[in-house]
Amino acid sequence: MSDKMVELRNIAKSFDGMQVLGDISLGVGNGEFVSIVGPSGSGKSTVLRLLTQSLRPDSGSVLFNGAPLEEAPHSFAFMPQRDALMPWRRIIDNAALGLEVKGKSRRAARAAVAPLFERFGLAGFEHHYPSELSGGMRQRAALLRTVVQTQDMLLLDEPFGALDALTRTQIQEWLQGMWTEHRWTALLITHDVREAVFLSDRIYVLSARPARIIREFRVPLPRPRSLADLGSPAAQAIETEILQTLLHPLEQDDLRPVGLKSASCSELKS
Ligand SMILES: Nc1ncnc2c1ncn2[C@@H]1O[C@H](COP(=O)(O)OP(=O)(O)OP(=O)(O)O)[C@@H](O)[C@H]1O
Repeated sequence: MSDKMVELRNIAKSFDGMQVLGDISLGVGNGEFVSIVGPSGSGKSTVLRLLTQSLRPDSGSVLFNGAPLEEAPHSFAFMPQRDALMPWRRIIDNAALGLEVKGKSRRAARAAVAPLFERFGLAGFEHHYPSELSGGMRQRAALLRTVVQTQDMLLLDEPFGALDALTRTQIQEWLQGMWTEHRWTALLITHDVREAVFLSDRIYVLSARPARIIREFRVPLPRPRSLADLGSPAAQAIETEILQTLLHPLEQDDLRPVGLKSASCSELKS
């Protein structure tokens, strides 16, 4: 029996004869924040789409609490790269959308999301339209819509990629605080190694196509974290090591899940 909430075992996936995922095995434990970093086009979003079952693997298995995903009751809340708010719906109705889709009346859905606006930094903007909000506020609204849906796990596909650097840093700090409060099980896809280090318990590094896991890192920073922690020797060491892994994947001769060679980063127990 797996101790992971979700697990991908020896997944391969091709599109039109092009192998995208070579042999992917990874897992996310209950209450764990895990990130996947990798080169553009390596198949990171494909991994998420295997979890949402919009794609099926060619081989290998996707498990939820140890059972085949298609047979196991589960619910994922998915947040895409773009905020995907509906421009004609007020923010409160955008935030409530997931609950409405699940069958709640608009009134009940509004009542469920309204108390959260303050914590998401959106108080006073309930009745505004998306075009009246900044990019960071729209992303927070999209995140609010994602997390209010009762779900086992958050799937975040580069949610902050389109934000400017300052807004992005603010929302990362905010999300880190929210995650520390709620301990959602989360899988984040990102290109941003610092973001992955700041937010994650563990990080998988994917190779270029056909993708495999080149390295797996455990982030040794205590929680709650602040941005200042990113300047610590442990954070700097792991960030450098992940970048080295991405830039020089062929030098990674040890393909087992490993900790870092440097003393500042903890060994992974497989
Ligand atoms: N439905 C599909 N049909 C054909 N090719 C696809 C399909 N979905 C993805 N691909 C291809 O698979 C490869 C991996 O795509 P994917 O979006 O998973 O990569 P990614 O690592 O998330 O990329 P990025 O970092 O640029 O967002 C790409 O070359 C893409 O064109």
